[in-house]
Amino acid sequence: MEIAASSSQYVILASTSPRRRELLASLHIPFAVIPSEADETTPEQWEPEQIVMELALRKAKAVQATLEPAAREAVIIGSDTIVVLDGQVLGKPKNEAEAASMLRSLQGRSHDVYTAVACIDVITGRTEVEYRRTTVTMRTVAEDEIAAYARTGEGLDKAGAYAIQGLGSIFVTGIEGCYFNVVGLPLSLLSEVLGHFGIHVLR
Ligand SMILES: Cc1cn([C@H]2C[C@H](O)[C@@H](COP(=O)(O)OP(=O)(O)OP(=O)(O)O)O2)c(=O)[nH]c1=O
Repeated sequence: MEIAASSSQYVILASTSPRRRELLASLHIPFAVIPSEADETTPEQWEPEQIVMELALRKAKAVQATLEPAAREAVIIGSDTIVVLDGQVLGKPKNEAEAASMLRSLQGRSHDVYTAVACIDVITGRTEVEYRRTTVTMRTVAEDEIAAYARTGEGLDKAGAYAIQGLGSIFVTGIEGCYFNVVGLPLSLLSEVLGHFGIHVLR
């Protein structure tokens, strides 16, 4: 497709997530991926939006710190996703049993998914962090389905132990908000923020 970003700026995705890579690729902006190693612990009392914004920023900053001082003009994107149920943050499950327990708590009701995107302009130091919240509703899921889904391993590297874009879709009866926010990169928000950095997807 003949769509390219008009800016000459170089975009770096600070992520290990194959989903984020695929989602960003769908914008047809040339970009590189540099996996980010950032400490993901935050104080207990933090609000969900504070957590995702801080972690998205940490991921972008961690990659910024690895770049040569003379790195060419680049905008670094960091992102973080969490699932929140009754004020409790569900990250990625450590194992199959924890995945099953998360699913058990999510089924038959609604929860919120928060994703933040952070952008840093390496040359100017300009930084912007925004987040979106999406409400996801799941149908009642029977115990044998929970066990079978947990066994697939699909949810193991996903916040909340499910993938809306995969087999986990069969549990989801509705969403309110951005779908891509749930998968890990809210594309409408990202394109808006990138625009503030002079990177325009369609212009
Ligand atoms: C709820 C949900 C989450 N997820 C994923 C998105 C994120 O990749 C992951 C949440 O973990 P994150 O810690 O946000 O990201 P990550 O460790 O996968 O990647 P990064 O290197 O960028 O830190 O859960 C889905 O893919 N589908 C879903 O339905």
